[in-house]
Amino acid sequence: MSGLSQTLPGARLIDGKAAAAQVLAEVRADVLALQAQQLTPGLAVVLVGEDPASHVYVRNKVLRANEVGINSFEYRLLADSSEQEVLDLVQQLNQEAQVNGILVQLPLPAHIDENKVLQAIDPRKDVDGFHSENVGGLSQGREVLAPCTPAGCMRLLHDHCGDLSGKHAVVVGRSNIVGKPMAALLLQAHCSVTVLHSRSVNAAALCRQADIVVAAVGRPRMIGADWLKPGAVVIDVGINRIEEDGRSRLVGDVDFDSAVQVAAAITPVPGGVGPMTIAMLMRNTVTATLLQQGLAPDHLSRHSLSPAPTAGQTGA
Ligand SMILES: NC(=O)C1=CN([C@@H]2O[C@H](COP(=O)(O)OP(=O)(O)OC[C@H]3O[C@@H](n4cnc5c(N)ncnc54)[C@H](OP(=O)(O)O)[C@@H]3O)[C@@H](O)[C@H]2O)C=CC1
Ligand SMILES: Nc1nc(=O)c2c([nH]1)NC[C@@H]1CN(c3ccc(C(=O)N[C@@H](CCC(=O)O)C(=O)O)cc3)C=[N+]21
Repeated sequence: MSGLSQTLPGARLIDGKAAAAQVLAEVRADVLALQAQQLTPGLAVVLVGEDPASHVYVRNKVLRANEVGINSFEYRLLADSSEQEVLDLVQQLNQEAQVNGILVQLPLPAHIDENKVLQAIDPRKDVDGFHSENVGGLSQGREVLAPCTPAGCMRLLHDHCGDLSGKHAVVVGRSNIVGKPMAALLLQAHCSVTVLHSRSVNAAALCRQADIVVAAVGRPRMIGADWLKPGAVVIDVGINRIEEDGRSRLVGDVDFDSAVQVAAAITPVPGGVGPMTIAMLMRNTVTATLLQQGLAPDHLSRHSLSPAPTAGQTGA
């Protein structure tokens, strides 16, 4: 079993790096099987502008792709590129047979309509799962490409808890890229789901009822021990760069040091959800390749189409 190891004072650490390594090993085996059929999956990553954090993510994605044998194609456009230039590139990539997955790094510069660009991507190449065809399919419980970050969180939860049926999950945040698809996947896995946001009243009290907490807010250490029921399983999606003691560091949306005292299990930042997001992107690229070839998604090892509430191993 992956992703769980070290014992902490209160909580078990859910090791996202180890879980990601396992997913990447599965993907590597799948890529080898496809290559034996003269198919090498290809992933195109489009980056518009010079945001330094985005550059780091894109570099990491390309590195991981190369490690598992996926061809990667990187497209860098200037920050002042027109919307039409981005749309034209997406069209070109839609037509390109060697490209099975297309990821347009978000956020886009303000003068470009994000929704228009995402809708231009061929849904079968939409490895982010952001096209309305895939968003709608996820909501209806159809098998579609699911967003990488929530899919990665689900994999960690399944590995750690096994069956999630009947558990009360609280998702803090309702963005299109994390909060909403996370809630949809948890519902698909038969959780009772509460979604909190900036207008929620008594958010901490609602969160204290949760068996599972997924934090995707973008506020450093907002969720402390006082937000958690003893024994809760905590997945921290937040990636916040802060200055502390004169140096720059990454922290999550969960106050790790206090949360670890009450939680049953918790993901660290870094080394939690982040590496899983990239691993699931590689898995989605393989799944997209299968879809385009008309091969069944269960043709290979564990596929990434949603819904994926596998019975799972029984956990803690
Ligand atoms: N690990 C990974 O792979 C990834 C990490 N991230 C990280 O996850 C975090 C969230 O990202 P993202 O979803 O894109 O962020 P957004 O800014 O798009 O969404 C934040 C959400 O948090 C809600 N919120 C804000 N303040 C509060 C509050 N005080 N109480 C409750 N809810 C609140 C907002 O509510 P409202 O809707 O009312 O405004 C909103 O729904 C960020 O730190 C980001 O860096 C993101 C993607 C991938
Ligand atoms: N179209 C699109 N799809 C995305 O999936 C997408 C995006 N746009 N825009 C930005 C967010 C953010 N995101 C992360 C991925 C990996 C880490 C990651 O690997 N983090 C490491 C640390 C990396 C570091 O040190 O900076 C970790 O948590 O251990 C973080 C954040 C994907 N996003």
